[in-house]
Amino acid sequence: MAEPLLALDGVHTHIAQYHILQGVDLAVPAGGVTVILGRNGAGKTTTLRTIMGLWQASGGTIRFDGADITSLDTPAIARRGIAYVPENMGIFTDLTVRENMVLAAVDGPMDSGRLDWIFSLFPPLRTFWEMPAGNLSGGQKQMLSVARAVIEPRRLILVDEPTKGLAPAIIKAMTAALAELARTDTTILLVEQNFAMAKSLGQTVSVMDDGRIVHSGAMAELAGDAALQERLMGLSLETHQ
Ligand SMILES: Nc1ncnc2c1ncn2[C@@H]1O[C@H](COP(=O)(O)OP(=O)(O)OP(=O)(O)O)[C@@H](O)[C@H]1O
Repeated sequence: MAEPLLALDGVHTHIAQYHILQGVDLAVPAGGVTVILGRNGAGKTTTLRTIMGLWQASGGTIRFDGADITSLDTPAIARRGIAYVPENMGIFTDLTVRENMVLAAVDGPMDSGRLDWIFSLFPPLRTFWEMPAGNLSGGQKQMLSVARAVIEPRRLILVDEPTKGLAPAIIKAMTAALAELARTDTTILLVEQNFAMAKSLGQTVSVMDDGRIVHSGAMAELAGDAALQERLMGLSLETHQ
């Protein structure tokens, strides 16, 4: 079998005295969308932050594109082609949409062809190009956040709950844009609680609970197995209550 684009092997993360990730094993194949599901507090965001080097793994290894990146700092990890779209979106609300995009283009001036493609994914960004990002709706801010991550070609983007709090029509637009993105050379690792969206986008899924991956496999298998869903999601709900 081909080596995954990203592989976490027994990854532990401590935050202060708390042992949050307790041996995470995760494989993200190249291409398409891999989804991480799991209840609140399971460790999904911590996993993304650890991959990005925002938290340093206290054990285990993280390999990306055949190289060990466990000990690299965040700028070095970003330079290897990984971008992160945090749950709080990480945009500058006092700056215009254009200025937000200019700042995200670290390799030089924005490529106009790529920008046109981004506008086709997220039309409101063209409409509100010279408007402060703080004036955008929640969904539009989320679009800007994803657009910033892909203003330059990336091998992998880590996207944390892009549909949280959004209206159904905006969720549909975001889902379509991520699906389009996943058809390019960019692989997506998506944290998502919305199972309908996860199902429609993901080819591969991992379920987290209590700082570990408790299930990994094809999305089609999980989507078609109500008993497995009940066992995994039910288990999560039970421990959550
Ligand atoms: N800065 C921090 N200091 C202490 N504990 C933290 C910190 N950040 C996260 N945690 C704890 O780590 C655990 C995992 O949190 P994490 O945000 O990774 O979960 P999650 O699965 O992304 O959940 P959510 O969907 O709520 O974001 C939680 O118990 C959380 O309280």
